[in-house]
Amino acid sequence: MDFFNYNENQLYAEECSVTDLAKTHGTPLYIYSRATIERHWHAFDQAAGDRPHLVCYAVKANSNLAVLNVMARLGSGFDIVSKGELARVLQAGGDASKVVFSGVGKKSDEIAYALEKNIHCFNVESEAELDRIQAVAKQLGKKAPISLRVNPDVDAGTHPYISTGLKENKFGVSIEDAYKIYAKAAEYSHIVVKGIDSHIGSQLTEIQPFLDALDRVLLLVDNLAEQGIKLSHIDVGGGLGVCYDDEQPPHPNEYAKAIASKLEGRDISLIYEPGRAIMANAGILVTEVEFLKTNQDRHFAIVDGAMNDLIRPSLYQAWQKIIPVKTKSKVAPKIYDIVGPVCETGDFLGKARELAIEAGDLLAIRSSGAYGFTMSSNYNSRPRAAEIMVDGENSYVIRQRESLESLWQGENVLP
Ligand SMILES: Cc1ncc(COP(=O)(O)O)c(C=O)c1O
Ligand SMILES: N[C@@H](CCCC[NH3+])C(=O)O
Repeated sequence: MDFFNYNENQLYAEECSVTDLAKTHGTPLYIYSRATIERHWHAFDQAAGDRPHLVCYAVKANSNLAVLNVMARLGSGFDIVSKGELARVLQAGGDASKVVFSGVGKKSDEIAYALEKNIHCFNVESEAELDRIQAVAKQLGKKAPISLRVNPDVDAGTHPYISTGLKENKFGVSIEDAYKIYAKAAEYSHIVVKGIDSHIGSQLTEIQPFLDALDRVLLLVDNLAEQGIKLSHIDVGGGLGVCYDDEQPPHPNEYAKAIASKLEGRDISLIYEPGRAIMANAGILVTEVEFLKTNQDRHFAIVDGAMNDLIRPSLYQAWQKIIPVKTKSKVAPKIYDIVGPVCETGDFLGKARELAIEAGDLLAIRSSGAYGFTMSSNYNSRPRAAEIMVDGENSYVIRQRESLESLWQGENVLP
């Protein structure tokens, strides 16, 4: 089910006309759907059944305060990777006691901040990090709840830049090393061993790698229990893929059920860290065609959105569907490269797309709710796009388009 649909030949986001939103707020423009975010979140939450669990939404996918607030109102937990993300969660009304803190490079001040806010758990990614958490916790007179992120060495079958669970990736510790690190953690005065965590990559479209990883993790859980280290939760990470093109990833419900069924008979709670599966298809990026241009035999649609707004196509050769906001029957379709104004050959949003368009038309880049705005930048001194949330027939500006002045805020010229 999509949150945007054509009515006659016009695209609507929930009950809001995309053309009207673009006219009012300008382009490029991110539009998200509250109902879709909620529906996707509930799919994870409900599939876990009666087992105690937390859906810890991965904030990096989309960290707009309104997005976080929608989830906070549902009772969501959050997976964060920086002090900044924790600050955002708290600012949006999120509950610190439902926050897990991932990431390979936590600084001491970030650990201290998270301890002061009493987060649920640190997902520890190395022995050196465990030592640092112990030291900071001791200094603050606090006990730090931890789980160890293990790297189960399974091939997630995804793009190499977003695969994280292989031996050669920087994330987590190997299962072999985990035993010794758990033993050390159990001895530490200011560490409380809570759980285990693994996250093998992003945009996975098959269930099997998740289940293979879980098998390896469960073996470790059982062996640790024999050594007297009993874990109270398993964090299965995020990574469930979405349909960008013709992929057929499992539905969150099916995925979560498959995970939950592996844990049957075990007295252990469950944490999910979905990002993309909740947000990607809850958002679109709307952009206007500035010019149509033909070089030799190649047609270009030069649009006002660019790699600084949505970097996924440039960075991962990611394919996202591009559709006209108003369909036109009287314009001859052509094959276009959809490119932005940024001075890079790699600045494209899509290549070789058949579209019936004219200058001034609006295009929607689908599946842009995750890793869209959060990965945007001011490259080429381009103010970042505005963000809108639609809720039925209502729409709200949840982030204003950046002003020109904001481009140099905090910069100083020499005296
Ligand atoms: C530790 C961790 N958890 C959760 C996520 C969210 O992943 P996804 O957006 O693929 O669900 C990521 C990103 O890949 C991650 O690194
Ligand atoms: N940013 C990536 C996903 C990385 C996930 C973060 N660990 C994407 O857009 O697909």
